[in-house]
Amino acid sequence: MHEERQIKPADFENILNNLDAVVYVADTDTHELLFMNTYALRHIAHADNFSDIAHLPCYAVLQKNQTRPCDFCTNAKLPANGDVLVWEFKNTRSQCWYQCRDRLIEWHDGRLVRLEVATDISERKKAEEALQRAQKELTTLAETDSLTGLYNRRAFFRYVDELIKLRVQTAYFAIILLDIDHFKLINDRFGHEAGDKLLSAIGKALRSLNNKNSVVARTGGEEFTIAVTGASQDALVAVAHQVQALISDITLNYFDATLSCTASVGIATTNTQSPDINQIMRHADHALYRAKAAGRARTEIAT
Ligand SMILES: Nc1nc2c(ncn2[C@@H]2O[C@H](COP(=O)(O)OP(=O)(O)OP(=O)(O)O)[C@@H](O)[C@H]2O)c(=O)[nH]1
Repeated sequence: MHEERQIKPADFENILNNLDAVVYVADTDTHELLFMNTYALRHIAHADNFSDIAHLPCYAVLQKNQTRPCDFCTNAKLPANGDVLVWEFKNTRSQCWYQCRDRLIEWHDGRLVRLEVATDISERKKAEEALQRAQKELTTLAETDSLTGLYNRRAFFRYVDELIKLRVQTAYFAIILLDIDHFKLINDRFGHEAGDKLLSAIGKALRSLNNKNSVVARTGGEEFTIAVTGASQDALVAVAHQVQALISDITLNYFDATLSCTASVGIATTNTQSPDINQIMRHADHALYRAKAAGRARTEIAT
């Protein structure tokens, strides 16, 4: 080969310095930096020349306030046969996401080093995160009743399963069914919009019951269902009474009128390990029916 056509180490360095990617080499034992290309120096190390940072440990130069090897250091995971380890990571100094390709190589002086080539994937990550956010928003929309802000019927059955699975083994479980009394009269007297405003206020009041031990949903026009777990049957019956009081405490000004309502409540409880949700719903429904038949504005407990 003619001398002018031979590729010298400096040519490689030149090529690496012109890449739009992070390239660096660090000793796997001491973490000492042995090479860093211009892109990495500018974008992460904020140094003009490699000589400014040469021999410093990679973690001190590449990461923010890092005084010891990083928890996510790949040295111990690098395949001994020189295969590439591909991973993704958000750099703590540049705040950019990188796809890193790390491999173990033998340096010219015989020591083992990590060669990392990393490309900025922040745009892709941003798009992925936006997509995840949009999907979450869509799920929320699909699971939420827009008038009351409560879960809809479909979401109720989805989350009630989780509530049953996650409850403490000895806990009681209850279904509380709540139906607004004579709601048709409110619509007839004040109009559908007034009825909507009252339903919305009921939703707001019931949202206050939402916690890790309960699932609250609008499961029908003027029917609401609360699934709840608790330490005892008495505690759950107390929740049913609380629910009824929450509804009768609502007063809403609508033009010259003051809107209010009462609710009939049916509750069914169990302490079996794998309750049959449909059966408990049926029992609660029967109890609700009895509450309506007995004059409304009351709570009945399934026997
Ligand atoms: N404004 C409004 N009304 C609704 C909505 N969904 C259901 N309704 C009304 O709720 C009323 C339910 O009437 P009924 O099933 O006869 O029950 P009720 O009048 O509450 O009487 P009882 O349940 O027997 O105490 C109907 O007039 C429905 O139109 C809604 O989203 N908005």
